[in-house]
Amino acid sequence: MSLANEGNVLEVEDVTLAFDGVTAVDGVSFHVAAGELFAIIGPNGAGKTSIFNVLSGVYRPQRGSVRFRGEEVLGRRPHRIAAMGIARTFQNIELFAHLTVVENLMLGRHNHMRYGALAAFAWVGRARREELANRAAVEEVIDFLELEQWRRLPVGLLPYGVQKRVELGRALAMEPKVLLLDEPVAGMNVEETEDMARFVLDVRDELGIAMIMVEHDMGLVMDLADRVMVLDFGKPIRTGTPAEVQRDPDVVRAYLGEAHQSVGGPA
Ligand SMILES: Nc1ncnc2c1ncn2[C@@H]1O[C@H](COP(=O)(O)OP(=O)(O)OP(=O)(O)O)[C@@H](O)[C@H]1O
Repeated sequence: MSLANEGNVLEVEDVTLAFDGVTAVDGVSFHVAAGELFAIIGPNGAGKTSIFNVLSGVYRPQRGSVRFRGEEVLGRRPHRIAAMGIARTFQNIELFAHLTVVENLMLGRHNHMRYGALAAFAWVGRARREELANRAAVEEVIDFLELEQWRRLPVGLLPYGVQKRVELGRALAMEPKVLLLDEPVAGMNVEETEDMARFVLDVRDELGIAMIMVEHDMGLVMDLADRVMVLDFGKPIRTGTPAEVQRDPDVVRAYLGEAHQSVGGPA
């Protein structure tokens, strides 16, 4: 039985994660509604990546619960959580550099492949249909993210901004219900950032996929996010709309004041 609010795709309650002596995540609770773009911000070391690692099953917190569409996620292995519908991208690109765009995206379909080589031999028809369906899904992603011109090239040869887009594509190929975006525009130039912002909005508005985005680019966060949670030393100090968060004195003191000087960067 689930007490989950029907409108929420993810419900995080009182999650606490400590590494010998360091409490990286300290009693964190939040929810993400279906189709919502939820951002997590905070200074370096505030616990943002640790939360992603909890949500995707890499770390097991000492306390708390994470429910995805009413089902407990904690205790499941990362590949099971991905198969449930929680996909992620990484701060540092984690693609296979020597494989092409299409091949990398096909790897994102791994969760949808039920027939291995042996099964394919025995049930040629079904396995072939499945392969075709996977290819069609990958083609849709290529179309959606405007990756046509690079499709046959090894990912390692592509411009940085395009590689980040391929990573987003690999996550989308999994057909997730929730997407965790870890610093999607880190290291990008202005044009690449604008492209990525447009694609992130398209993912929300056209595909209706809920997202949690960790990002240091405050302009981007405040422009795109529906709601923002501000973390400081592992604790949420404020969760609200971008406008609410920006005028909260505690947030300005803990993060935004400093962020405007050191993270804002050149316009
Ligand atoms: N595997 C680990 N072992 C020990 N301590 C860790 C581990 N991972 C994170 N920490 C500690 O937990 C705290 C939170 O780190 P985390 O990487 O989650 O912060 P963050 O907000 O993502 O930072 P950044 O913005 O720099 O990516 C830090 O004090 C960090 O040193």
